[in-house]
Amino acid sequence: MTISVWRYSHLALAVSSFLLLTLASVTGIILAFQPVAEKIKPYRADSFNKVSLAYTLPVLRQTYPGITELSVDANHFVQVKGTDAEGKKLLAYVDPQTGKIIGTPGKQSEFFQWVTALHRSLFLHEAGRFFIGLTAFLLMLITVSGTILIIQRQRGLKRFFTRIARDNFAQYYHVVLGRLSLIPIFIVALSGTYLSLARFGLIETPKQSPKIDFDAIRSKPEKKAADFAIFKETKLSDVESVEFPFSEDVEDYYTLKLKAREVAVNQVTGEILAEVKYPVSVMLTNLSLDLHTGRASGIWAVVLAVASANILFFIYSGFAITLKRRANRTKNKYKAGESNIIILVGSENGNTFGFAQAIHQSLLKAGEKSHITELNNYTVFPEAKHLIVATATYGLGDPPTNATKFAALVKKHPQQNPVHYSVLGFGSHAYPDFCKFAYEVNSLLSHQEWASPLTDIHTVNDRSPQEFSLWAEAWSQQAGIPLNVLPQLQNTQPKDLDTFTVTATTSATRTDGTFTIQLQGKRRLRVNSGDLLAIYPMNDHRERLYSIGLIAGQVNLSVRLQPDGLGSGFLHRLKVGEKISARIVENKHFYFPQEAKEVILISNGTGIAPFLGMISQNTNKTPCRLYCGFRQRSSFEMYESLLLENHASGQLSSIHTAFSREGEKQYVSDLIERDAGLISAALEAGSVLMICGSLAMQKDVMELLETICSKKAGKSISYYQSHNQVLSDCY
Ligand SMILES: Cc1cc2nc3c(=O)[nH]c(=O)nc-3n(C[C@H](O)[C@H](O)[C@H](O)COP(=O)(O)O)c2cc1C
Repeated sequence: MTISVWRYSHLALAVSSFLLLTLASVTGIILAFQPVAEKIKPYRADSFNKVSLAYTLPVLRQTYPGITELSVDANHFVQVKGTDAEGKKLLAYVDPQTGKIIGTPGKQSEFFQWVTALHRSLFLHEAGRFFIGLTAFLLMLITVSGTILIIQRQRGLKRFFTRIARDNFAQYYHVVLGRLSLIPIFIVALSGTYLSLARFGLIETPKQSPKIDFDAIRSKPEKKAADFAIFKETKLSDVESVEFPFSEDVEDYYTLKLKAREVAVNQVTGEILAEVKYPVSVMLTNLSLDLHTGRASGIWAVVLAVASANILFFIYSGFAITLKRRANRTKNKYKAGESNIIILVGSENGNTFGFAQAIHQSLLKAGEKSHITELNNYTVFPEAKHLIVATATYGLGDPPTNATKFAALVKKHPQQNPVHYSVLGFGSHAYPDFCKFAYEVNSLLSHQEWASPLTDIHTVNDRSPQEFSLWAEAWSQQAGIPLNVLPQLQNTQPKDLDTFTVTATTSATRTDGTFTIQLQGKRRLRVNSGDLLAIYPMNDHRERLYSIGLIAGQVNLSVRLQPDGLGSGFLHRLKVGEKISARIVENKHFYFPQEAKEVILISNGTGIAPFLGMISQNTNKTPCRLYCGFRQRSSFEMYESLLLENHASGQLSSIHTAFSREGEKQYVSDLIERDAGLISAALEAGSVLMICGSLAMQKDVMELLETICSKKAGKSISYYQSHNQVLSDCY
């Protein structure tokens, strides 16, 4: 909720000021070149911080008896005014140590004058100045709200400068450059605001002249200017200007305008006749001018130019982000109340909407009454048969802004009819709480009486189209509704296929019709146990996926022959030596963990396939327990010798079997219940639990684990899921 308040404020401020901000930034970039151009002129005084007035003033007065004023500007150029020895007008830059003329001040560039006027007042005098001042103030607020958004995004001030996950170009650089130019932009905004307030008299900047008591002026003791204490202690770097006495009359005096005060000095005795200290507001005005214009430092002027250019980029990227967020919000053809399929979307930046739209459009094309809306619009859907939740995760595993009310709404509005649900989580492994919110949604729905899962929860890392299509395939198969979400992936002839040769196969002689098949890739392939083999039985877009167990470099599949099964029938007909075209689909989320205290493998039926490979590859001998369920003992026997071999070599710590149609008639969940204490303690200690097999088995096991974990460890199973301790690949 808070993220949205700041986000909307940030956006509202940006929208209300972007035109003037663009103008101020463009002119700001141009004006930043002015001090740089000035500073490269060769009039700069050396030893500026060392030379005192006691040295310079006598030299200048001797060289130019008609001198009336000396001034020092931000570029460290020393300028003299008055008349020269021949009585002609004197206006020149001089070397303060020798008095030698080193240049003549030129006229200010008309171009810079024009740009300055535009930058300050839009050529609209006071009204323009007001709008520019307001823009500076809004920029200050934008900077503050932006900082808070970055702190929230980075989950705290301490992590402010830690790595940023790259989302998309505009978003990534909006944050990266925002962090870098935050301080200069804030300074520009603050100093601009201050100067405007001072200009409009809302901050008083009175500059009074020293009041001199002429009756008290003394003409003794006479001293040389070089011996005046005030001249000795005043360096050129402190001076803004010095007005010379008009005549030699003792009542005429030096006026020193310094950085912090104005001093009147007796020209005969060197006494201080009077002085006025400037109020803090005047000093702040000077400081603001230095900071806002970059006149005091060429490097700072360049920083200001870069910061102004960044503002332009922020305007562009900010709008790009907003437009992306708003994209894909289409009107529905069918109302929520009349639709059979409801797609609920949780999205912060619009990407998830893009995927959800693909589902929606495909369903509409297939003649389904589909309705798409945000998770926060959840209500009773009287005609719904399917609920598809596609949601991203944000913050500390939090819901996106448009999904924050979902949990409360689900409790408030139970559906009146049974509804199948399927959750598709979008997230990124760059964040520690991968797809946590999607897991929470899945867990929440699994507890609703009216809800039954149609598919296992699927996650999509970094918007992987392949992972997305895996979900689409699973959903489509279960629902019996065609779903062509990615025509480029699914409708075209499969590309980049590899050739595999059948090296062994067992016939489906088991009563449950299970068989195994071994394939050897023609070339060395990047494949791991847990990856999927995609086959195309009809050589068209119809793809079937099987979990791979990699044993001795060979792809091993366990398949149950289904009546009229497209994929299983195709594989079953293959003979040793035959070749097929297929491709490996990476399934990284279901790899045997590199580091884990212990790994607990739970499977039923052919779900054992990837585990056979993982155990065979467990040469590090990570403690590993296998719980596997089959209908009959005979189904287990085809894996038994391999498992016993691995057990003997220490790659498998223990084997626990359950047979549902023989002996004690147990399910794998009965074994989990039996070892509840052990499993809960293992999860608490950081072990990883992997589940592969049927969705029904997964549902039972997950429900059981939920009860076990909340009873024994006081935690929901979604806690372990979001910490990658519960991995599942069910179908
Ligand atoms: C600030 C921020 C925080 C994120 N936090 C998480 C997170 O905790 N867990 C996760 O899996 N993904 C996280 N993500 C990744 C997004 O969920 C992912 O990029 C998603 O595809 C964005 O979808 P959307 O554009 O629809 O919002 C985060 C992304 C951002 C920008």
